[in-house]
Amino acid sequence: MLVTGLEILRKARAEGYGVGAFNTNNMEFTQAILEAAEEMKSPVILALSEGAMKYGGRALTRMVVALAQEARVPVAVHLDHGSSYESVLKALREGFTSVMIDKSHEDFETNVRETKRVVEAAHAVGVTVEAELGRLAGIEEHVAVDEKDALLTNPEEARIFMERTGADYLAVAIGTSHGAYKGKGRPFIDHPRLARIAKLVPAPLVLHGASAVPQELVERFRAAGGEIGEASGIHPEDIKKAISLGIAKINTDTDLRLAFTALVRETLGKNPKEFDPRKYLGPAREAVKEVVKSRMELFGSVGRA
Ligand SMILES: O=C(COP(=O)(O)O)N(O)CCCOP(=O)(O)O
Ligand SMILES: [Zn+2]
Repeated sequence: MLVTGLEILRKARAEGYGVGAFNTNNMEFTQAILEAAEEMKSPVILALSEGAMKYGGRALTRMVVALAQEARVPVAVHLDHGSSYESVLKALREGFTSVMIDKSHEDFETNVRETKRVVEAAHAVGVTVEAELGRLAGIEEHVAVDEKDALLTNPEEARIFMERTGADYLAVAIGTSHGAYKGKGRPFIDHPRLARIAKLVPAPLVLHGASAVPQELVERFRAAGGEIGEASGIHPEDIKKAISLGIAKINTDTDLRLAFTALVRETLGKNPKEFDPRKYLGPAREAVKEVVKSRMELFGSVGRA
C-alpha cells in the first residue's frame, strides 16, 4: 500500500531498524524491489532520482505509483535528490509520497529557506520531506579536522536546521559517498558524530551512499567483462552500527546496478546468439531482487510490514 516516507521511517527509528530506499529506473528494478519487499514482508522506499524521471518519464512514474498502491507491504515513492522547488512540484503532481530537496551544496540560510518552502508545499498535500545538511564525500581518516568539519554534518546546526525547516527526515554526511569508490579499503564512518546528531535530532536520519559494493559482486562484474577499478563500499557492520545510532533510511543504488549489469553481461556472454531481451533482463532482475533481500536482512526490516 502507498504510504508516506514518514509513516515508514518514524516506526523504523523508534524501533531501531533501517528501511531500504532502493533506486529504480525501469520496470525490472521496480519489480525486483517490490517482489523482495513482499517476500520479506518488509516496508520499502522506491526512490527515483531526477535522472530516473528524465529517463523513464511518465511510463516510469505511473508504473511505480500504481504498483506501490497495489503492493501488499507499505511502500513510499520518493524523489531522490530533488534539486529545485519545481522538480519537487513535478514529483508531487505524479503522486509521490516522499520528496527530497537537496540544497546541501548551498549556504546554511539558503538551504533553510529553500527547504522550508518545499516543506510547506509538500505538507499541504500530505507528503513528507527529506532534507540534507553536510556534504556527502568520503573522508580518509587522516583528513584535517577542520576540513572534515566543513564537509560533515554539524550536530548543533542539524538541530537548528530541522527546527527551522520542519523537514521530516534528515540526510546526514558522516563519511559515505555515492558510487563504487567510497574510499581506500574500509571507508571511515564518523559514528561518534552520528551519535551526537541523533541526540539532538529526534527525526529519522538518512544515509546516502550506503552501498556495500561487495567484492564478490565486483569480481562477478569483472569476470563478465565489466571494467571497474579498486571499488569499495560501506562495511555491513558500519551500517548496523549506524542504524543502532538513529539511521532509519538507507539508500542503495550502486549494488543494484552492479548486480543487474553483471548478469546482463554474463547472460549475453554465455549466449552470443541471444537477442530476446527477456532472456537477459529476466536473470538480471532476479539478481537485483537477491541483493535487495540481503540488504533488508542487514537493515532489520524483514517482517516489519
Ligand atoms: O545515495 C544514493 C546511492 O548510494 P550508492 O551509490 O552507495 O548506492 N543515491 O541517492 C542514489 C543517487 C542516484 O542518482 P542518479 O540516478 O542521478 O545516478
Ligand atoms: Zn544520494
